[in-house]
Amino acid sequence: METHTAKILDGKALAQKIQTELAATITESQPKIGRVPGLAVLMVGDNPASAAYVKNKEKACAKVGIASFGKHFPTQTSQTELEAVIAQLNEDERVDGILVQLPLPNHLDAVGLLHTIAPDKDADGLHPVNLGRLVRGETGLRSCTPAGVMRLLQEYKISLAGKQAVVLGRSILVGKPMALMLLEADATVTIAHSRSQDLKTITQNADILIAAVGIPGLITADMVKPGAVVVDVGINRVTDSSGKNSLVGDVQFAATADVAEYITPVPGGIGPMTVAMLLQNTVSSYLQVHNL
Ligand SMILES: Nc1nc(=O)c2c([nH]1)NC[C@@H]1CN(c3ccc(C(=O)N[C@@H](CCC(=O)O)C(=O)O)cc3)C=[N+]21
Repeated sequence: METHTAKILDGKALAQKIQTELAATITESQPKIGRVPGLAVLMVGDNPASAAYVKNKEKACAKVGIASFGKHFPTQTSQTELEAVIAQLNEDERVDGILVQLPLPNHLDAVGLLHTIAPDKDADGLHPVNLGRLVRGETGLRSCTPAGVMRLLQEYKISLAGKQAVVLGRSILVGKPMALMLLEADATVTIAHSRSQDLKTITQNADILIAAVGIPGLITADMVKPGAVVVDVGINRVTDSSGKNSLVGDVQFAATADVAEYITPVPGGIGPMTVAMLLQNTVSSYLQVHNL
């Protein structure tokens, strides 16, 4: 019997290719600009997952030739202290990108801090000015995860114009900007979320299905239209019955791969693309400053 298996959208490979290209761009621009690009990552507290992400980002920076100005603050650091640090980084000519690693400890106002980042150094693309630019279809720094999804779809020449795209999740970090980017690419966009009724009917209509909810295995094969493109943004750390830790997405990968045409793996899908887009945003701010 013939069995169908989806093609893999290989985010890890594309992220590596993008990083190689960014390294070449930096090598070429550095003599003209007189310095390398710089990214400041602010981390508060000692969430182990955040620490691991921050370390990954710093490693990626080193690989492409971006200087990282990592700053680690104790849990009890105040809002005022952090605002002062950001104000300083906004003025620092060696710094092209600033990122506040989320989540922050509860006593801090993450949105308030975000507002203090200079929009043109907002490597995460989450400042209201950059979100507003996205709404208006203007150029600006784009949120890294949805930008990574768009770049991956583009790499595999997946056409979006006129297609039914369904985004599961409505966060500021992923769902909302994702929907806007798909709309910009002329898809017919539906946003579904935790209050949506009859999710299965909605997802079964999707030519392009983007899962960004953070619920391991929420999307089962029967929810997916045969031939659909399935993008799994979920990164969930789970422990199985034998006590082993693993990373899984929002999509039941193996069964869904039997019905979809394309699917992203977890790990190795959108995670690495997110990091690649963060570096790309930093480099684009770096070039912008010098009109290159
Ligand atoms: N201000 C801010 N911006 C962020 O972009 C941000 C954040 N805060 N806080 C946490 C989340 C999470 N996140 C990930 C990025 C890459 C991988 C990644 O590369 N994952 C690998 C696996 C890594 C592993 O094995 O642990 C993969 O999917 O293949 C995962 C998660 C960015 N985040």
